[in-house]
Amino acid sequence: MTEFTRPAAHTPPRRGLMFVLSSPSGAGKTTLSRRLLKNDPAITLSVSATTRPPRKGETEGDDYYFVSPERFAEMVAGDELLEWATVFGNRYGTPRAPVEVALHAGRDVLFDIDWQGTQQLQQTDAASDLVRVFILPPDLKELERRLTTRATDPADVIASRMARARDEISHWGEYDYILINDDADACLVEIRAILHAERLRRKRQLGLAAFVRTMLGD
Ligand SMILES: Nc1ncnc2c1ncn2[C@@H]1O[C@H](COP(=O)(O)OP(=O)(O)OP(=O)(O)O)[C@@H](O)[C@H]1O
Ligand SMILES: Nc1nc2c(ncn2[C@@H]2O[C@H](COP(=O)(O)O)[C@@H](O)[C@H]2O)c(=O)[nH]1
Repeated sequence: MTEFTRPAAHTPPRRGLMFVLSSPSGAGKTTLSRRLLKNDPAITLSVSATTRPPRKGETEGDDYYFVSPERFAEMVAGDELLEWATVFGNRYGTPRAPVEVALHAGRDVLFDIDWQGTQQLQQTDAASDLVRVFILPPDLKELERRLTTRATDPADVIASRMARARDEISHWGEYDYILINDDADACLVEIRAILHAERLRRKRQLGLAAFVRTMLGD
């Protein structure tokens, strides 16, 4: 149970929201996402499809659906993706069906996607359910240190991700919330606070009118 959980009897049904975390590569969104998901059963990760090969330790269906370029093209042609983009030379996309199922069930969905995908979600009918969070590193030197100590990518891949960092960061103004991930614990507290407040928005609390009517005996 998180500090924000309340008894189900006092929780009217609500619309699920689409909670996006974006950042330059290495700022920490995967780390923060995993920690958020661990303690919050009301939010589900949108597992992306990608043509990038798996890193050591990554597993099919948990981290990504690893697909061939041909299969990815098929998913695009079949309208199976809610959004997609080419990032660092590979293709990434959000499978549409699991997101729609979760949102209809009133569950929140967490997206670890870049600014291109976030812009595309902003163009969908569900844009009013979008909450966009951008995570900044404390500085570029620390960003490079994190990519290096993560030790999942060769030096040329790290160099190309660092070369793109400025461009990625230039999109910070397109987001609703900006966090600096200096201390991961503190950043996670901030993410949980945003999620909690967004869940309480009147427009998302579908059963509120009925709840108040019952309370007032109307
Ligand atoms: N606040 C922090 N302080 C120090 N190290 C951190 C912090 N947050 C994350 N890290 C470390 O930085 C590295 C990169 O983090 P992570 O893989 O979560 O980044 P990312 O934004 O998801 O990157 P990518 O976009 O490439 O997937 C990891 O080794 C992680 O443990
Ligand atoms: N637009 C999308 N971007 C995505 C998706 N899944 C991941 N990403 C972003 O790609 C980069 C690189 O990820 P990595 O795992 O190779 O380090 C990162 O910024 C992710 O947020 C997606 O479905 N759509």
